[in-house]
Amino acid sequence: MKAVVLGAAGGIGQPLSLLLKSNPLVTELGLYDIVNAPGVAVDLSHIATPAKVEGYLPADDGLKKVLTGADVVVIPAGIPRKPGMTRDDLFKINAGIVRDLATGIATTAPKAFVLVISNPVNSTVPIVAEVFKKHGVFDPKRLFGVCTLDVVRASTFVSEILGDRSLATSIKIPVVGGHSGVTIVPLLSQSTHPIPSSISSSTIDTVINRIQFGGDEIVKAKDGAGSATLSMAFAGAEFVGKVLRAKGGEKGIVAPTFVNLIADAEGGAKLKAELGAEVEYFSAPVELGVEGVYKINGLGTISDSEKKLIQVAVPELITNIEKGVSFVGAPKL
Ligand SMILES: NC(=O)c1ccc[n+]([C@@H]2O[C@H](COP(=O)([O-])OP(=O)(O)OC[C@H]3O[C@@H](n4cnc5c(N)ncnc54)[C@H](O)[C@@H]3O)[C@@H](O)[C@H]2O)c1
Ligand SMILES: O=C(O)C[C@H](O)C(=O)O
Repeated sequence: MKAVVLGAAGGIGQPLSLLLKSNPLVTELGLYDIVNAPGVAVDLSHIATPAKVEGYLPADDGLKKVLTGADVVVIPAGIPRKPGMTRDDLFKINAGIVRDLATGIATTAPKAFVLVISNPVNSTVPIVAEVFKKHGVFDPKRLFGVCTLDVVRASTFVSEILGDRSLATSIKIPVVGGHSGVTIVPLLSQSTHPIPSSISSSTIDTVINRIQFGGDEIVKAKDGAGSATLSMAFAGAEFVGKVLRAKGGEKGIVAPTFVNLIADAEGGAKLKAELGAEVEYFSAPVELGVEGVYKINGLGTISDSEKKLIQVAVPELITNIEKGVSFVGAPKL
């Protein structure tokens, strides 16, 4: 399968491309960036794995060349946060970058699965959808916002409060909603390793807040030099790997991801009923299949405090989604 990374020379793009070069399901890896992509590609091409690697710049139709034959396109192109910024502050610049890249995908690789990492994800995913609608090629089953880092953080931070870091690789906690601040809703009540009652509610509140605002920790620590890159590459490679396995026919793979709820009309309608809101996109546990989204799972049983977190998340999510939709200004489907 051909995987393409748009923004491949960046902080996320390089380690993500490295991890994809190591994925045996990737037979071809296409790298694209406005700088340095050919150099990164030659570097990766020396790694002794079968994937053929090519890198392109915008000149000489580079975007068209890299996208030709793409099965999966991952987009980490765009600027990252600096201290004091919200993800929404990135909209001004990243919205246009994502719109233009989406236009390239819509015209050259309209059947590819598109995985959006560029922030603000709650708005950039709707931007891709609206561009695809304008070109008459929108299939909601093939569009994903990558929220895997929130899930990775939940496993890490909860294993820490459980006092057993070895759990980090096995513990699974669904994280739903969106990908920014209060729209990130971890469902600790559904942890595969139940949280013992000996853990205080203030410790639980602190860990929920840490999962919601984990990105800020890295932005602050990097002190102006960007945001999560290595942990994001790890998370992104994990999600791409799941998508590729499902595309290859493996069944039963579930991952939380930010999708348009019409991707599974029945599951999406049930989820909206659970949310009690007309929200067009939501990050929910999604069963992946050969066509992309196979089934959108509902929230399941959640605690009263989690219901409150959802109530706070939904209005902000709706505002973020609307901002992305109106940026492109396409007519509704
Ligand atoms: N979804 C998530 O969980 C998550 C996590 C971390 C970061 N992010 C986001 O990912 C994005 C990238 O972060 P980063 O740290 O890699 O930034 P970065 O600045 O290190 O890299 C971004 C890359 O995009 C390239 N680029 C810019 N415009 C482009 C265009 N038009 N076409 C192709 N490439 C282009 C740049 O040249 C650069 O190499 C940011 O928006 C960041 O907020 C999302
Ligand atoms: O925090 C950021 O801006 C980057 C990313 O969305 C993250 O969650 O780390």
